[in-house]
Parts: sequence; structure tokens; C-alpha cells
Amino acid sequence: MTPRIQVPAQGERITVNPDFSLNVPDRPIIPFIEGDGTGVDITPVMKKVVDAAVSKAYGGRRAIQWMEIYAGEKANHLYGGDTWLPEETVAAAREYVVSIKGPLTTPTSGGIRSLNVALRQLLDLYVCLRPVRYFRGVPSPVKEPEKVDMVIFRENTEDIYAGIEWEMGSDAVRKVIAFLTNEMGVGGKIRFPETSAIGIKPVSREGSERLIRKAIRYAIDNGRKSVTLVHKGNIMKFTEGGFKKWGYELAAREFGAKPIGEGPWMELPNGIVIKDVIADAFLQQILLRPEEYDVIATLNLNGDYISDALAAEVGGIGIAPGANLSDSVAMFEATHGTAPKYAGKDYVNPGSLVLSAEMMLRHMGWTEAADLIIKGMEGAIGAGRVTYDFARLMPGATQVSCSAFGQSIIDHM
Ligand SMILES: NC(=O)C1=CN([C@@H]2O[C@H](COP(=O)(O)OP(=O)(O)OC[C@H]3O[C@@H](n4cnc5c(N)ncnc54)[C@H](OP(=O)(O)O)[C@@H]3O)[C@@H](O)[C@H]2O)C=CC1
Ligand SMILES: O=C(O)CCC(=O)C(=O)O
Ligand SMILES: [Mg+2]
Repeated sequence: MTPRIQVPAQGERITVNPDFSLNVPDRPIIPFIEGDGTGVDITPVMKKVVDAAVSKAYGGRRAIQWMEIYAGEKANHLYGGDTWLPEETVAAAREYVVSIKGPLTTPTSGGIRSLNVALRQLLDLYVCLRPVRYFRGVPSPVKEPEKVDMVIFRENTEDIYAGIEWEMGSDAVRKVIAFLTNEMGVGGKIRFPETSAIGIKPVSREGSERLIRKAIRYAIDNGRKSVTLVHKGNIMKFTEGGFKKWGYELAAREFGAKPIGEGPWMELPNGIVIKDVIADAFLQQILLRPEEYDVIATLNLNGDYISDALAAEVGGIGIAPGANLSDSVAMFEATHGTAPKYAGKDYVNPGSLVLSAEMMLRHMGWTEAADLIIKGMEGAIGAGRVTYDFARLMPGATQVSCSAFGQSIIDHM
């Protein structure tokens, strides 16, 4: 396959130390994937905002050297031969350590499997980190959105989300159903065996522990009040129930947590509470009592639902950032998808990808530039000149385009 990635002549790679800390040169090469759909709108705005923040913070001493890498429709177009996720893209994300991506399309009910999920699995980006906080002035459907301040740690490589499933009527699904019936004796639980598709939900102790360990470590390092394990372990006893059980065991074994009263809730020596809640109840509690939740550790599919639900409480997925992390590699991305109906219209909110870049700068230790992005975002929202998603809920606001909102962030830095 012909290589398509052009490595910038200037610039150096970020490298990782044995303790997983980063060496960030002043001119780091940062790979980016533009993304499908509205990626074409939001990614250039994100780059412009980041460049402005870095320039303002460091006066030319530091600058990002952007390197485009390809996935999704753009890759398929460029590489041909039904190539959606070129090997050199995955290799570059690994080699250059820190990268950022726009959203990628996943067709429903057939076609290619999620490239987003593939990237997370291939790079073992096992933490999906999605902070949810309120910016003053953002329209919200809840009365006290400032009470929402949570950080979601979503397991990112396992669960029913991993995409192990077989289509109804296929030879493969017949084999699986025959196995479940003849070898496992559970065929009777499949209500309509002739017309069933089957999906598999792998959830491991190892995968759960490494995610929960990160969540507890984050809570300790950032002075948070609690870590809540969100699961559906009453129904899926060994997968989601396992996640809960392994989480409490890990908290006791590695962090010295002790049961509160009869348990199962626990407390770390520094007072951080480790608790759990069943996923459906959690979804109503985050509306009724959001102040009781802080760091959230959960499985992949729950985390997907929770991310969008929590984002809605603080203004929607137009302003919901995220990161996919392994111990060494980090790929930042918005919580939302490609919003295809708005693609190429310079219309949607670039805030989610801009705030993902803000997380990226902080991850690199470029906190002054990250702080400028937050200042610019607060100023732009405060000025009441916002994209359609906010404008339609903010009486008196002026609706501006995606790029104009980006410029407003820069103007308010
Ligand atoms: N990580 C990734 O790359 C992700 C990819 N996807 C993929 O994206 C595609 C579309 O998915 P879909 O379910 O429609 O979800 P989307 O997140 O793309 O869009 C759903 C709705 O969210 C709102 N929205 C999305 N982005 C923005 C933005 N930047 N600013 C303001 N509002 C926004 C819009 O609401 P309204 O209509 O009210 O204006 C939009 O219609 C699918 O192929 C899906 O698989 C989905 C999620 C994540
Ligand atoms: O991969 C996709 O298309 C959807 C992913 C998604 O919704 C998410 O990770 O939040
Ligand atoms: Mg999602």
C-alpha cells in the first residue's frame, strides 16, 4: 500500500518514559484524523484554536506540527481498495503517542464495523475518559446544571460493544445456537432460535481492574469525593456483577479501602468513598441528585449511554470532550459522532473537539495553553454568540457559525 502520510519536516516525536511520563519537545508532531461528516467543519476550527492558544501562551517558543493521518471515508478515497483504517494510521498513532481525531461514521445494521472501536482495540486504549462539567451561561434542561461535575471512566475495549456477534440466519449463528443448545444446555433461553442474532459480552477481571484502578487513582490525585461503579450486575451477574465485585476487591487490595458499616460501600484511608449503583437507577439519579456523583467507573456500553445523557445536562454533546487512553498512547476525540445532516455547512458546535484538544494540551503538560482555551470558551459563551445548538435554547443569543464560534474562542483568550 502506498504510504500517504507526510511527516512534517520540522518537529519531533513525543516519547514515553518507563514510568509512562511524557517527554514533550517544543515542536511535537501531533497526528490528527479529520473525521467524517462534520469532521470537515470542526477539525480545522480545533486546529486553529489550539494554534492560537499555544502561540499566545508561549510566544513562538512552542508550536504543534500537525500531521494528517487518515481513517474513514477520506482514507477509503485516498488509499482505495476498501481501506478504511490503514495500517500506517494505527502505526502513526502509536509511534507519535498523542493524537486527536474527528468522528468516524459507523453504518447501522451492516457494512464496516466501527473504526472508532477498532482504533481503541488495536491501540489498547482501554480508558475512555469523559469529563462532564458545566460552563456558566450554557443552556441546560436541568434546574441546577452547575451541580453536574463528573468524570466518566468508561471501559473501552470489552463488553457487548466489542462487536462479537452473528447475523440472524447465518451459518455462524446456527453453529453458535447449536453449541448453546447442545453443549451448554441453555438453548431454551433463546426465545426464537430460528430468527435470533447472537451477540457476546466479554468482560474480564483484568480489563475491569485496570479501568477501575485508573478511576481510583484519578480520584486520589485530583482530590475527588467518590468513585461510583455503575453496572447492571443484578441481571448480568458474572459480567456486570463481576465488574462491581472486582472493583470493590481491587479497592480493598490495592488502595486499602474498608467497608462502610456492613458494606458493600467502602472508604479509602483518605475518605474517598467507593460505591456502586445499578445503571438504570443511576440514569435517574444523575437527573435528580447529580451532586452525589463524582468519578464514575463503568463498562463500555453503559459508558456510551451515560456519556451522552450527562452531556445533555450541561448543554449537549456539542460541548462534550473525551480521551481514549492506554498506559502510554492517548487519542483525544469528541463524545459526539459525525452529525451527517450538518456536514460541510460550517454549522455545528466545535466545542467538543476544541475541549478534547484542551485535554490533550493538559495531558502534554502545556497547561498555560489549555487554560487559555477554557478562558476563550467561557468568554465566547458569555458573549452570547453561539452555535445553533446553544442559540436555540438561549433567549437573546446570536447564532453564529462553527468557524465564527471558534474565532470567538480565540478572541476571548
Ligand atoms: N467517536 C465517534 O467517532 C462517534 C461516531 N459516531 C457515528 O456518527 C454517526 C452519526 O451518529 P448519530 O447517532 O447521529 O450521533 P451524532 O453524535 O453524530 O449526532 C446526534 C445529534 O447530536 C447533535 N450533535 C452532534 N454533534 C454536534 C455538534 N458538534 N454540535 C452540536 N450538536 C451536535 C445533533 O443534534 P440535533 O439533531 O438536535 O441538532 C445531532 O443530530 C454514526 O455513524 C455513528 O456511528 C457516533 C458517536 C461517536
Ligand atoms: O463508533 C461509533 O460509531 C460510535 C461510538 C460512540 O458512540 C462512542 O464511543 O461514544
Ligand atoms: Mg456514544
